Amino acid sequence: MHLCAENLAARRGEDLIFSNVSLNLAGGEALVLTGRNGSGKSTLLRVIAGLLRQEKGTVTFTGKDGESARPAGEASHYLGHRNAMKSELTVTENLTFWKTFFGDMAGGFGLDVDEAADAVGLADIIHLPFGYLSAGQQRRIAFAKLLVAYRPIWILDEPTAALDSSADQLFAQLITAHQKNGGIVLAATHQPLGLENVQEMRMTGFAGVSEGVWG
Ligand SMILES: Nc1ncnc2c1ncn2[C@@H]1O[C@H](COP(=O)(O)OP(=O)(O)OP(=O)(O)O)[C@@H](O)[C@H]1O
Repeated sequence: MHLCAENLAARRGEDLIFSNVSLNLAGGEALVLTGRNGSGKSTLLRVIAGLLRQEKGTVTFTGKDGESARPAGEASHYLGHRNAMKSELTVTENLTFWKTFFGDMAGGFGLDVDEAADAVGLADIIHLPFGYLSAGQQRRIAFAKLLVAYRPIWILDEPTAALDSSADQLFAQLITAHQKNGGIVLAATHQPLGLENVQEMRMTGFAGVSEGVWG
């Protein structure tokens, strides 16, 4: 399996945020984007997830060899800054909604809602409305969303914001397990995630030229 981005450029408003970004990740590999605030990490992740249209370039995912390439967003889970859960619904109701909405892609199976909540250490509070949970607990449940439906690519924007150190470790373990199962991970972060088999791409923001803007 391959995630391939070629010569990507993206604009926000009037500004070109980056150009000529290419990357190639095979199953089991991870790429961490680093760089100062506003350097374009979230923009790149949103383009790869298919949530923002690129100015130039292509992003494709190929499953098995010989399979035709498809938009990478179709094969991705995206965990953004927001948790994408309804405060009034219980944790079970939220995760059940996402499990049904996403369904599993060919190649894997999501966990049951109870199992996913257990995997993030919160099996005992799934009856509570999501809005009652602490910020860190809410983030853990947002992460459980990745586990209830199978997608080979995980795109994570600051996944460990609002988390304590035990949750940091837990997330690192879940991400590593995803890689060991052949999954691909792309993450933007300001702090080390403690991942294995990781490449780093340092974003420097657009420097007013079309080439050589990556440090
Ligand atoms: N909707 C928008 N319209 C115009 N400009 C935007 C928009 N969203 C983001 N930007 C600008 O695009 C640039 C890149 O933002 P982006 O969120 O990708 O950076 P980032 O590296 O993820 O930052 P951070 O580390 O703060 O999360 C910033 O200068 C930001 O102000």
